Amino acid sequence: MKFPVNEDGKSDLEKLLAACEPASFGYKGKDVLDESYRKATKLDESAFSVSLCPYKLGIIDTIAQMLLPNAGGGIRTKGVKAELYKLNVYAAPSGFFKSHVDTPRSKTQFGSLVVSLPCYHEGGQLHVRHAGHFTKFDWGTASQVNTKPSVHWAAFYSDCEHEVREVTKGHRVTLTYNLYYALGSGDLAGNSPEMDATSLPLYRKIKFTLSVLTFMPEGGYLGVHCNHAYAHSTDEGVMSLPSVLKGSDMAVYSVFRALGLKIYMRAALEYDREQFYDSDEPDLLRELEGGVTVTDCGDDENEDYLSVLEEWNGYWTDVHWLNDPIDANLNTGMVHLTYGNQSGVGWIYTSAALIVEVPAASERYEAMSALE
Ligand SMILES: O=C(O)CCC(=O)C(=O)O
Ligand SMILES: [Fe+2]
Repeated sequence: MKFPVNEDGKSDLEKLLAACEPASFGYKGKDVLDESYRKATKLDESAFSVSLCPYKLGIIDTIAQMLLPNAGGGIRTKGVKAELYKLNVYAAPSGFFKSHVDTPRSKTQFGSLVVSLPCYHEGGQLHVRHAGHFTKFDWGTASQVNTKPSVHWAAFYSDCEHEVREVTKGHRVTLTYNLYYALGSGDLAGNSPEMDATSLPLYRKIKFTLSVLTFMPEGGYLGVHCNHAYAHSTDEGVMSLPSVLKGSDMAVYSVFRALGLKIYMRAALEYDREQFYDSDEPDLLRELEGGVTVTDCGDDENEDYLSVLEEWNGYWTDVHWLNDPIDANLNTGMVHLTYGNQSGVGWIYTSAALIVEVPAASERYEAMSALE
């Protein structure tokens, strides 16, 4: 059958209603039918199929961001899996479901999603309560007078009490989904069997190199400039790293992680080192943070270029770079003045880099031998 169903559309619903059975609810570990507690009918998920997909509609992405706000943050990003559970019909004159919490179907279930299909009804408001807060979702046709028939939804945590008020007209048809934590894409690094870093050729090479005692005997930092572009100097861009590392960058990140090494994402300031220092001078790094540094500090042949660079507030570190930065991936890191016979404005760019802490050879030898 097709939705939307309007006020005169009861005959469209007949087949669906005929296929439905009374809906039970869980009480003390048993499924109970009791019309004084719940008056509704149901189809089990195995008894129907539906073309609506909450993933395609962006509902699951929204839930991931709203209900699991760590998603998109650090490396422990969680994703959300929604599993279709039932189709329910709450019919007039008095379909309802008294206040309850949903029974978790597994340890990873954190909530429920209700999707209301566009079908003429009035009443049947969903009330959700938690810790003194109360939210009402009214998807009845009368409350949507100026809008086209549309799908409505609500998602809530498992510990929220909720109830469906009496349906006074028509049929309230809903799909319910159980919501589970799932590994999100940010968990790719080191957690996904599809991305087993130890099977990458780079893993063996780096592992071998690190087990050589004459390689960086005192330890130090290895640096890899990212191969892909990231908005590493905007707030949003910084929030999403390292979760959104792409292709080879994620591979490199995962390899060093699989080797048990500490990895930092840093912005490296690009400046013409040879002009002022010999090339063994340390690099200027900064934690990723949003924004471009703007300074009215300037440089000319008499002024120390250092004073301009230091406006960026980074720190100096010796880094052994494994590659060169890629021009196309640079972000503007600092805008400063230039003095001379004509004043002007100069830009200094930054590149997003993976900085890997390499322990001294004597410390890492055992760790490397213990790895596969
Ligand atoms: O239909 C609704 O809005 C909520 C249904 C419900 O609470 C349930 O099926 O457990
Ligand atoms: Fe429920």
